Amino acid sequence: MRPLWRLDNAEVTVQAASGPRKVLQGLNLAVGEGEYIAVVGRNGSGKSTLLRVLGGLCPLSGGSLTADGESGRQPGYVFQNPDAQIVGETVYEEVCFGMENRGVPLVEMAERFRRAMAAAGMDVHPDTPVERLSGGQKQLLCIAGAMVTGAQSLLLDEPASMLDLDTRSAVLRIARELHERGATIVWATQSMDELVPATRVIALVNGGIAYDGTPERFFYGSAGNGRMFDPAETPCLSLGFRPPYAIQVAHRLLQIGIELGECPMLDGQLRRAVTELCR
Ligand SMILES: Nc1ncnc2c1ncn2[C@@H]1O[C@H](COP(=O)(O)OP(=O)(O)OP(=O)(O)O)[C@@H](O)[C@H]1O
Repeated sequence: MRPLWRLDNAEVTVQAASGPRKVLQGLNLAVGEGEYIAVVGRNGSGKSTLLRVLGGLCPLSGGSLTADGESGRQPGYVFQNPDAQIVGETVYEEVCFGMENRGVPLVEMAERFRRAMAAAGMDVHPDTPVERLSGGQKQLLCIAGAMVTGAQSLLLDEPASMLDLDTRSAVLRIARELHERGATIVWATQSMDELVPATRVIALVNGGIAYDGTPERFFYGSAGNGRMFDPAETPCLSLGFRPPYAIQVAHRLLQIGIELGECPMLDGQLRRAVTELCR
């Protein structure tokens, strides 16, 4: 897998009140083309800083970043706070801004705008002033704007934090579809549910990588290796995160010695596993 971004011993230092402080440190990371990475961590763990580094928006104070090709150097970006990135006055201007920069023809732009708004489930007139939208709608607008550019890599910084559950599911579905079509996704989040569709989870603690592996291993550790299962030994719990409810239930079943055929990640998978047990 060709790495789009490669960090070697990267660090970022900022000025805190008490003096210089490292907010990213000793980071060694290669992001391969076509990966779907969920970056998780508590407030202030360095998620936004990492995405800004990958997006070329934050210089390193140590180590190096290599960004490969157009996908590495010109990713689509969704900021954590939509107001920090909105430049258009109307919905149409905002969504089309990135396409204009990439020279997309006008007719195609209109068609891509229509499709992006439909995919994001946004039923607003193109001339609507952006300032009239709700926080969640602005977030969706930024997601739509990043996705329509045709960028083959997307850096999404807590893109669903203001969205209701249904809308969040719709955005996760869009990200999964883009990934299936070959896009590289880096999605920062604090929500455990949002790790499930990723192919790789990176957990940051105090600006360093505390876990790098599959979502399954993050939530289940080495379950099924013949030893008594202890949820506290999974990377998720040992790093202080609380897994989604379906996984908590599965943990309890494994803990009392009930073998599940698979490691359920979603409600439906848990339902299937329990139904199988009851047969
Ligand atoms: N330019 C800056 N000046 C001073 N401190 C900064 C700067 N940029 C980041 N920081 C600090 O770096 C730390 C990491 O911030 P960052 O925004 O990357 O964390 P995060 O994991 O995205 O947090 P959150 O989930 O709260 O958004 C924080 O303590 C933040 O205050």
